[in-house]
Amino acid sequence: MLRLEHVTVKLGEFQLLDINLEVQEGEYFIILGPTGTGKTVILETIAGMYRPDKGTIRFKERNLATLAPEQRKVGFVYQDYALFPHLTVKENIIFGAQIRKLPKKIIKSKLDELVAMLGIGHLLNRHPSTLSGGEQQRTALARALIISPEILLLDEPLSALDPRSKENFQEELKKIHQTLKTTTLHVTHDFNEAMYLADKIGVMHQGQIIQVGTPQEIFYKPQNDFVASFVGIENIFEGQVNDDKVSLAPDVDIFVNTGKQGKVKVAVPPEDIALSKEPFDLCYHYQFNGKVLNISNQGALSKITIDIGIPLVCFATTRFVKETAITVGDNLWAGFNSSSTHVI
Ligand SMILES: Nc1ncnc2c1ncn2[C@@H]1O[C@H](COP(=O)(O)OP(=O)(O)OP(=O)(O)O)[C@@H](O)[C@H]1O
Repeated sequence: MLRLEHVTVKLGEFQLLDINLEVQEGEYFIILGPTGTGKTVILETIAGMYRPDKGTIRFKERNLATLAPEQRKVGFVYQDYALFPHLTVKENIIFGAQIRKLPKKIIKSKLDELVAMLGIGHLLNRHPSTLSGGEQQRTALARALIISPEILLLDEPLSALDPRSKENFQEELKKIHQTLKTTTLHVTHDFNEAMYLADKIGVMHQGQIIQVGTPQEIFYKPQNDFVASFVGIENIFEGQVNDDKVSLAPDVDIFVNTGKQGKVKVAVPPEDIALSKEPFDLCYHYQFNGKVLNISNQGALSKITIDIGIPLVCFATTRFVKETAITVGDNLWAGFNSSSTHVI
């Protein structure tokens, strides 16, 4: 297990504050957070570029702080790939293995394995400046993996790729992880990427980890407003609990049985809300009627806000919006189940 305990790192104005993390061996752990929140600094601290002012970092009960960066068996893929421009793809990939003086035979067999796995055999004699973003990415990943790292650190590995390449590479990352089972820490600001790849997610905000959980726990049980809005839950409404009921607007009562009292916030993911021009039969615990305030076409999906006494954001396929000719000012029914309401 990789275990960070109370890790604090001060860098000028910025500090990583009391980071506590446990990543199981073989786990794919994603650190999710907005830009400038300290995600890269966590990776760089694990890799040994910064020494914690406080706290410990252990892997398999070894204290990493006592080891020089090159002794840590950590593979790092940098956000900008950081390939050496004067070296060929092959030379880039084997660089770290040569520095570590791995036997030539092992370097050769590992190179062959990774080249086949990543489909980069045809690139080996090229220089980085002649490669596409995706090809540079594969080269950087092969360079990180050739030392058979015990921990793989990926800093926003998909952020420079176009949507199609991103999707392909995401699938490849998943397959590679399933094959090699390397303990992986991957940082991103993209929630969908985290949902697809992660066994566990740690959400970061202003130098701190504010929630750790499975993708489902993070999405369905956000512990505060920041996590809820970061994962795209736009419907967060405040109300007072009275007799296990929160009134969010006249005639908009949500039942809660969390034992919480006083003011609470109720989150309802837009993805979980069904829309209809007619009232639903008895298939939803809640259904509310309201006027359409806004429709925003976002490609295959459209975001529709309806006024049910509070502005409720919902998603529908753009095809549904066209086929039913929904326009602003129409009346719509919104339906959802109590399992989709979460009290913060
Ligand atoms: N060596 C350093 N000295 C001083 N401040 C630093 C140093 N390295 C990083 N920082 C600051 O630490 C903060 C966090 O940076 P970091 O790169 O970890 O953010 P991030 O969450 O990875 O964001 P991004 O997604 O934009 O890369 C930033 O404000 C950055 O300016």
